[in-house]
Amino acid sequence: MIRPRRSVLFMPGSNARALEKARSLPADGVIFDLEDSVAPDAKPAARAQIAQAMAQGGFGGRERIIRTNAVASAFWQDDSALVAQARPDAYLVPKVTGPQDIAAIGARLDALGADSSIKLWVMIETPLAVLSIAEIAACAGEKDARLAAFVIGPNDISLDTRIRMKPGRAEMVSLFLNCVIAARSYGIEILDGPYSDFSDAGGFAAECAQARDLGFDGKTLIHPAQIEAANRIFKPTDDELAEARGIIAAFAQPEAAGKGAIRHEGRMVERLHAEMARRTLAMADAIAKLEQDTTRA
Ligand SMILES: CC(C)(COP(=O)(O)OP(=O)(O)OC[C@H]1O[C@@H](n2cnc3c(N)ncnc32)[C@H](O)[C@@H]1OP(=O)(O)O)[C@@H](O)C(=O)NCCC(=O)NCCSC(=O)C[C@H](O)C(=O)O
Ligand SMILES: [Mg+2]
Repeated sequence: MIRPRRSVLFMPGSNARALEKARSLPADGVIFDLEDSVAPDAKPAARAQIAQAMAQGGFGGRERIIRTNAVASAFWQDDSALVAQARPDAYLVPKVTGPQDIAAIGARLDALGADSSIKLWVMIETPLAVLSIAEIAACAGEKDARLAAFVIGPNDISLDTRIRMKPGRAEMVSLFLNCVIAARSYGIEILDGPYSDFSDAGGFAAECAQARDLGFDGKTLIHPAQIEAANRIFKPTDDELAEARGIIAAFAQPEAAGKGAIRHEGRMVERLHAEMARRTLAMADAIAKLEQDTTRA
């Protein structure tokens, strides 16, 4: 089933106002953060606040994700216990380094008796995760039925590798593409990392457009001002929808029967283009359904 993930908003678990406001923001998903946006002393209160917000509900069709601290951190035992108790749609783990972390997370969730419907998302933001991206992705399926998404962490990548974060991100594109290809090889979703300068609407829109071209399913966000642009840029345009309908209609014509490739509006289209067109239409339908959610502002 297609699930729109155009805009997935981080909220500090310690910020009650942000958690409240998220119930009325048109983001496709919301991440309750316990990691970098929450000071060490504030973690227990943030856990309690997230538990309360999850229990109260009111997030409508938005996907609810909890980001804990890293497996190696002193906070992970308590954080992961909260995940099992709060039962979010997905559990996002930062700073994984390889398949052994995926196994440790699975074992911990099993030991906690966590609901099997909780999906596992992992941040790809350490040099070791980038190096072992294919092995991490290969955990999806038989080894780990929960593993469902990668989220890029460009700030930590920059910190650990000293690759500089610059407009256009030329220095990181090859790294991103490796991750996209690994994700697609194993049926995993992949979201781009956040854009910190939330006052720069033009720079943010350019990064969303680049992310869509690179194959990302959506973008993680840090401020409500970024939601509208991400939703618009990751949504199929009217022209893309018209083209998709045209390709599907062309293959439905009697003269296309038994053919793998046909002439359509002066160019060649193949059945793989019809498959892409069907996905485009299915995504547009899924977005329309999500946007009809009455609890969305
Ligand atoms: C960056 C911020 C600290 C800015 O906060 P603030 O100055 O309060 O912003 P505004 O006054 O412009 O806010 C306007 C209203 O919007 C609400 N708000 C702000 N941010 C959020 C949010 N993230 N979710 C929900 N609501 C939000 C304010 O409450 C205002 O509402 P109102 O009262 O009605 O006026 C702040 O935006 C922020 O904390 N953002 C999230 C930071 C975060 O989560 N960071 C961690 C994720 S990024 C990361 O970890 C990097 C990654 O791992 C990597 O390695 O790259
Ligand atoms: Mg990070």
